[in-house]
Amino acid sequence: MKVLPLQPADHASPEALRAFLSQCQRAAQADGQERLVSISITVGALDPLAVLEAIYEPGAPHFYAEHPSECSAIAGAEVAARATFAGPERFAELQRFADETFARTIAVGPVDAPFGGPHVFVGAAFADTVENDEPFPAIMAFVPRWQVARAGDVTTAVANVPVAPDADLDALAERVWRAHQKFAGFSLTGAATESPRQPRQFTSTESFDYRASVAAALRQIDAGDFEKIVLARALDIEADVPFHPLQTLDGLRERFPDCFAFSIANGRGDSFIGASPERLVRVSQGMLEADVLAGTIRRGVGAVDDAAMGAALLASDKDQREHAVVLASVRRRLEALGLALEHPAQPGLRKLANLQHLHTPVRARLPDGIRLLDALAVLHPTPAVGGAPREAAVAAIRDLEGFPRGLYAGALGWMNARGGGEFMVGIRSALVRDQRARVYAGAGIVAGSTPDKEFAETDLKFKALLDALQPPR
Ligand SMILES: C=C(O[C@H]1C=CC=C(C(=O)O)[C@@H]1O)C(=O)O
Repeated sequence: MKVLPLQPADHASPEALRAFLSQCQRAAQADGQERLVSISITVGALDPLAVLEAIYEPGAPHFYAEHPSECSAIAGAEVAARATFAGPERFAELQRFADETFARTIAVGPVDAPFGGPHVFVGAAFADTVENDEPFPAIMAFVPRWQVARAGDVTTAVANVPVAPDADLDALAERVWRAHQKFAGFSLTGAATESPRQPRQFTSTESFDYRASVAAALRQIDAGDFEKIVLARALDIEADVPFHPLQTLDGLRERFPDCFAFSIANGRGDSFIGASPERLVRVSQGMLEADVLAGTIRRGVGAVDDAAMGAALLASDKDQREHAVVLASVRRRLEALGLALEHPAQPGLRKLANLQHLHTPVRARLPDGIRLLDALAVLHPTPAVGGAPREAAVAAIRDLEGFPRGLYAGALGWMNARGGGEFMVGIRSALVRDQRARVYAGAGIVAGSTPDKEFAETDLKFKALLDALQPPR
């Protein structure tokens, strides 16, 4: 990425912008290669979700991720560059796309500020291939035309503009200038839509017998086919009025401040939304962090019951085994890349609004030559959503679940040009289109699991999304 020492905020005039774009176009003309011009500015405090909702266009792809308790949120929409990938090499191809895109980027402004410079947003499905009629490809990757993000007290807006060798510069300069004006003095006054109609009627159907699948999986575990498998349910909801995915997200981030609230939209009417407690991988300044999360119990009613529930989870042999399988896999796969992992010897409790999980945070310095996507490619899918051994378990998931997972239990996140980025696991999630939603929830099955208990656990996991889709009046 070429960074020009120009401060767009200090030279903000239509003439200066046109002169700058003209300089970028000359670079594009010199080698016949389109440039991506990325203009970052620091702006006054904005809520990226409010911005996304205010200028939401159902026909444009978007990406949103927020971790309220870490005070970080990033929104981006419309497409400046995009690609899709499938197959076993999909993460390597994604890396090439990101490298190639950043290499032809000319950036100005505070690119080293939090969320400064161009970002590639990614939605990777659970499986490396998907059926043709599925709403999201195996990997959808795009650089947005605009991005607004907040990290602590710093809000950064980024406009990304493709400049082709033969682009009409006047039209381009005018459009970018308008966008710049909009974000530099962004106002939500008058942007609020009238209060949304909330669904009243809600019918749900489930088309396969989860308990029977768990029982079948337990027989396969008994036969030694695999040690652990994660089986999910899909609940199909139909409401009387269309859902508003971003307003649902607002409810999720309020209720689950320790989770990642996320939304990814394909621009054809489908949104995949959720509140995930699980960070698959984050890389910042050469340090990698990941969450090992597996083993679940409900929250208690009152402090005593809650503590008793937590203690029961910590003492549960079945849950400890479920967790240990995930930690062992994460360790083995990252150590094979040369990472020396640090993590607590015993899992702790991660308490969410509705559930508590066994949790082991893992961190390591990335060795030279190993990048975020190298780690992601070996980690995904972890046995928190797939199983162990991976190949046998994942193959059995396809036979035992009666629906395609799509982005459920996939990897959703973003990457910047500095090698940093963050991906979460697409659980506690729903695929939403108009009046329909498909809500997903899974549970890890090991020897000692019972169909009834796993069914009850997935019911608890469903509830978060169901409540957010149909808030109480
Ligand atoms: C697969 C899901 O959760 C995983 C993450 C944490 C705890 C899990 C469990 O205890 O089964 C699951 O492995 C899901 O919520 O759909």
